[in-house]
Amino acid sequence: MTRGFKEKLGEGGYGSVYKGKLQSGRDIAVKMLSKPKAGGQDFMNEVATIGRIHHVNVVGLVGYCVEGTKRALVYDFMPNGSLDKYISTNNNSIVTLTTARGTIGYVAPELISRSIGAISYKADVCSFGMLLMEMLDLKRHEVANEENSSQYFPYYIYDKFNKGKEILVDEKKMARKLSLVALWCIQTNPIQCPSMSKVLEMLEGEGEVEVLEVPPQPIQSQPIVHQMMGSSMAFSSDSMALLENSVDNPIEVYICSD
Ligand SMILES: Nc1ncnc2c1ncn2[C@@H]1O[C@H](COP(=O)(O)OP(=O)(O)OP(=O)(O)O)[C@@H](O)[C@H]1O
Repeated sequence: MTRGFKEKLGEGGYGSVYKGKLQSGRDIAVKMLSKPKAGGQDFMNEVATIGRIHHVNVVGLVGYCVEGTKRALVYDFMPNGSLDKYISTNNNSIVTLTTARGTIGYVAPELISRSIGAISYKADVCSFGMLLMEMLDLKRHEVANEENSSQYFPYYIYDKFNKGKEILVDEKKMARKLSLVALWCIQTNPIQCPSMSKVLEMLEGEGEVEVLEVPPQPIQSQPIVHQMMGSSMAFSSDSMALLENSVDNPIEVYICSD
């Protein structure tokens, strides 16, 4: 499928991604999980969740693969690659946590420390806020070196915002609005973080930037790895299984061998 993992597309918090092709000729991206957990429960939960999402803006999960200890997710191949290629010069802040995975700074704080709050849809609002920051080209200064990359990005941004540096000196109305909205999205406390519809309202609103409330300073906390919430789906064996999607597309299962 990947011709011996010949073409590496990139690497994220989950592991490496390789280009592949199905027998039908369809191009795919195979994400090999770097540290799959024994039982495979988390993996199957992820497959069940991602497989249910069908949206024009979300890359489709074509199938998954389980063989021995190997776990892989098979996605549609996106020929234009990752958005970060266009909006950032850096991708060195990848971190794999014991349970939650992702790129630090992009994953919501509650995914890192459960003491902050329950994991909810607000975690995606946080990631959206980080994307807005990237679009404002603010992140590249922050992740310039290994030491900085471990610092929680929102604190840095808020500091700059508060001191009126960089963000506020930008005279462009839209840039200022994006900055404010982004700072609301990345609020450490998920309760203070707006819903996505509120985010849209703020972005699309005709009003002046000044009418938007300035977000409170995020609460500083040390990233602590906690256990993820209980799994809702049991995975009993390593054997192949066809997982029926709740919509009409079945998720297919592939053999991990290349
Ligand atoms: N479906 C795809 N089609 C083409 N390239 C892909 C695809 N999925 C991933 N890639 C490439 O692999 C890289 C790593 O992707 P991956 O989804 O593992 O991590 P990420 O989204 O960058 O970070 P995170 O681990 O936080 O989700 C991407 O930056 C991209 O270059």
